[in-house]
Amino acid sequence: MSSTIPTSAETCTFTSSSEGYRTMKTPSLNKGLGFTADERNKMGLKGLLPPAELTLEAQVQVTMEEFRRKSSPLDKYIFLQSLQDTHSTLYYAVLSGHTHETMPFVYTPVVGEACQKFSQIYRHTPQGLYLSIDDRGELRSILDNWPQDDIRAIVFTDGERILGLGDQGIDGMGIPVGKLALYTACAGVHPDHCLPVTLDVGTNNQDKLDNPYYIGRREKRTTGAEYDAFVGEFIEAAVDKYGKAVMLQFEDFGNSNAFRLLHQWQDKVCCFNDDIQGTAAVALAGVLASTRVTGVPVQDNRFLFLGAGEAGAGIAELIAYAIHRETDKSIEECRKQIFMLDSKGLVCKSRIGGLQHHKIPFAHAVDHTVDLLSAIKMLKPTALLGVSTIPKSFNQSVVEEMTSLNERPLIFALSNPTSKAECTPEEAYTWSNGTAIYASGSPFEPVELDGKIYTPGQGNNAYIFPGIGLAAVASGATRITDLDMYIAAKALADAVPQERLDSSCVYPHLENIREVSLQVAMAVTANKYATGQASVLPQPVDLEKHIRSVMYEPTYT
Ligand SMILES: O=C([O-])CC(=O)C(=O)O
Ligand SMILES: [Mg+2]
Repeated sequence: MSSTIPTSAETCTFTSSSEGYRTMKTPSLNKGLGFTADERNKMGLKGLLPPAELTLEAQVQVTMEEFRRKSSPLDKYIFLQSLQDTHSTLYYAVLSGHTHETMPFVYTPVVGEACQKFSQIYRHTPQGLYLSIDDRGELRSILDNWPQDDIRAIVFTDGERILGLGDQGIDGMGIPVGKLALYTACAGVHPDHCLPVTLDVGTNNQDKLDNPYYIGRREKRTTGAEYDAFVGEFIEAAVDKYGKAVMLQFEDFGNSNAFRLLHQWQDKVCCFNDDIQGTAAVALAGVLASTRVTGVPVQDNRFLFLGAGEAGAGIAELIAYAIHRETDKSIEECRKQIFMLDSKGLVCKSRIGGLQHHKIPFAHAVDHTVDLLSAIKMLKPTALLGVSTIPKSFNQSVVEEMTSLNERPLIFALSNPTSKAECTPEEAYTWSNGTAIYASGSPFEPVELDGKIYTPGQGNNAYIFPGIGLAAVASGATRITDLDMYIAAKALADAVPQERLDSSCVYPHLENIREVSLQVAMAVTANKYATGQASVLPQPVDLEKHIRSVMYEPTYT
C-alpha cells in the first residue's frame, strides 16, 4: 500500500475537474456563498460549498458584523486583508459600502501600525511586487511575473518615510496596497489595473535589521547614483511594459529623494508625488472651501506652516499658485504671505545659506525666531498648518493666540497617523471657543461642545489621489501637472456641501467619496484633453458618461 502514497510533488497537481476549485481560489472570481445553484452545477462547485446561498448584500452585512466583533485595530486590518486575498469582490463591496467605518483599518491610522509589524503579519500571498536593488538588470522581466498585463496605476514606495513613522524598509508595502485599495473603493479604478510596488533598497531602521523575522533586504539603504539608477530602471521598465499612459504615484519616499525624483520624472512620464502634490491639493481644497465659512478668499490669508518637508513645501507652492491664479501677482509675490517653521525655527533670509532647496523660496526678510508662539505673534497668520509629525505642538497657547488674532482661525493638524497630529479636534475647538476651522490628516470623531456638534474634516489626500487615478485611466493621461492638482483642489472644494460647512467642516463626507472622486476626475480629465495630454482618443463627447463607464462596481455579474 505504501507505494501508492503520492509524492509531495504529486499532491500539488490539479485534476482536470478542479476548475471550480481554482475559481474559488482566485480572489477576483470567488463568490463564496454567492455562487448560484446553476453556477455550482455548471462550474464543478458542488461539494466545495455548503448549501446556503447568500447575496452580495447579505455577505457584506455578515462580514461587517464579523469586522465589528474584532476588538483590536490590527485584527480588523488583518481581517480585511484576508478578505482581499480570498474574495476581492466582497472586499471592495465592503469598502465601498462602508467607507467611513472601514477606511481607518485599510489606510491611516492602522496601516501605520500594520507597516510597523508587516513582517510579523506577512500574508503568504502576493499583494504586489517586491523589487530588490539586488535584482537590478532584471526588473523588466520580473514585471512579467505579475498575473495582470493591463496595469494603468502603480503606487510605489521605497519605505523610507512611511506616514510620520519614518523608515519601515520593505514593510512599507502596506502603504501602496492600502492606497490602491482606495483607488478602487473611492474612485472605482478597476483592481486588475492596479499594481502596488515596493522598492527594497535596504533600511536604516536598526530595529528592522535586528528583527529575525524581517522580510526585507538586511542591509543599510543604498543611496546616490546606484539608487537613482535602480528607481530609473523600474520607471522605464513600467513604461516599457504598460505604455506611456501608465500612472506612477510616488509614495512615502524620504525628503531628499522625493523632491529630486519628482523633478527628474514629472516631465518625462505620467507621475506625481502624493505626499508633495496630493497633500497639497487636499489642503488647498480645505482653504478654498473655508472661504464659504469665513468670507476670506485664499489671497487674503496669511499662512504659517509648522514643518517644511514634502507636505509643507507642496502645500505652500500650490497655495502660492492658487493665489497667483486668483490675482495678478507673480508667484514670487504670492509666496510672501506664506511662512514656514522647521526644526531650526522660522525659515527666513538670514538662514538662506543653510536651507534645503525647497525652502529657499519661502525664506523671507523677517526676524528669526525658534518658537512657534512668537512666530504667530510676529506674523499674525490666519491659517496654521501642521505638517511636522510633532504631536501636541499646537498647544493651548498656540491655539489661543490664533483665536485672539482671527474670528475663525484655520487650524489644520495634518500629520499622520493619528498619534502624530499637532492637536486633536477637541483641543482645537475647546481652546478656540468653537471658532476654529479644524482639519486633520487622520480621522477623528465629531466633538460636542456646549451642546453644539463640530465635525473635524479629514484633510487627507484620499480625497484627491483616487480621482486623479480615475482621470488618468479614463483619459490615458501622459502627464500629471500642478495645474491638474489646482483643478482637482477646486473641484473638491466645490463638492463640500453646505451642511458640512455649517458644522465647521471643510471636506465632504467620506460616504460620498465615489461621487466626489468622480467630480475630481471629471475636472482633471477635461484638463487632460484641453492640454493635449490624453491618449484615449477621440475625446468622448460625454465625459461624465465615459468616466462612469470605466468605473468598477463590485458586483457578481
Ligand atoms: O497616507 C496618508 O494618510 C497621507 C499620506 O500620504 C502620508 O501621510 O504620507
Ligand atoms: Mg504618503
